[in-house]
Amino acid sequence: MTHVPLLQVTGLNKRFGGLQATDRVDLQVAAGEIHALIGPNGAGKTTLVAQIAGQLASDSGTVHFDGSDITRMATHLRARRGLVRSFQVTRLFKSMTVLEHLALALQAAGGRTFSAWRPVRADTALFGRAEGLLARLGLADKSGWGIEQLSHGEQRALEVGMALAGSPKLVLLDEPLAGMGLQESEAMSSLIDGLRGEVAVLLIEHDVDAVFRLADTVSVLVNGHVVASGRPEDVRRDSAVVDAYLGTGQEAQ
Ligand SMILES: Nc1ncnc2c1ncn2[C@@H]1O[C@H](COP(=O)(O)OP(=O)(O)OP(=O)(O)O)[C@@H](O)[C@H]1O
Repeated sequence: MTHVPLLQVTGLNKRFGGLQATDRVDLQVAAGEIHALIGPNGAGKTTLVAQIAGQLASDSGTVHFDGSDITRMATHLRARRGLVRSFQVTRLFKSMTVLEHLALALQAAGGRTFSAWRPVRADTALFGRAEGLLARLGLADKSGWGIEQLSHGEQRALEVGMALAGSPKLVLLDEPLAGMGLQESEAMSSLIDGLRGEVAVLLIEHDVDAVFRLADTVSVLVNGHVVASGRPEDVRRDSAVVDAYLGTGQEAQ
């Protein structure tokens, strides 16, 4: 991991009317690390991720990514630089197969437009890469399925795969384990684990046990402010975190 962080958030703020949703947030994500953002409901996690992704304009503060100030940069330009947020595949094309979704994401990442999609069906190199990605997601046997036939966990894996299509440097994942059974949750954890060292991951997650197993760094947001950030074992023992979020700390055991 490099000394200069891949993502550096400094003094970031967002106010909704009378509510300070994010409050002077400082956050650093190193290249290749798995960084978890945890905190109570309403702490400002989703707001912060939307600010980092560029979907929500910040009131003040800065976001630097890979050496550039991207604070005011449009979402699609951030994505082109390698900062992507995973989005829900259920909102995409119901008539397309799992493999076609990945091929489309790879094509889009390559800069070609949707209008060029039809000839792309015959692009064997593109589909070859899509198959490679599919195998990585553990979905090789679901290649020809429609996305509605996939389980919840498989859909979330496909979403991660689509986010990975452009070979990003940082992927933002919003509760990747939410609503999953044990098996699905383990499969997703292992998919994320496999990204370590290759792609940095900033994830919001409520499953504290999974977070403490998976993350290299844990940051804790309370009332819009980062109250602790560090190695899981240190954050688990941090008295401010225990008081504000983990309670007795038993939940994190
Ligand atoms: N568009 C908005 N307009 C007004 N208030 C908002 C808006 N978005 C979020 N908020 C408020 O900002 C605060 C932070 O919300 P946010 O969704 O970022 O928290 P969170 O940590 O992601 O919560 P959860 O874990 O419940 O998803 C909450 O009080 C929420 O009601």
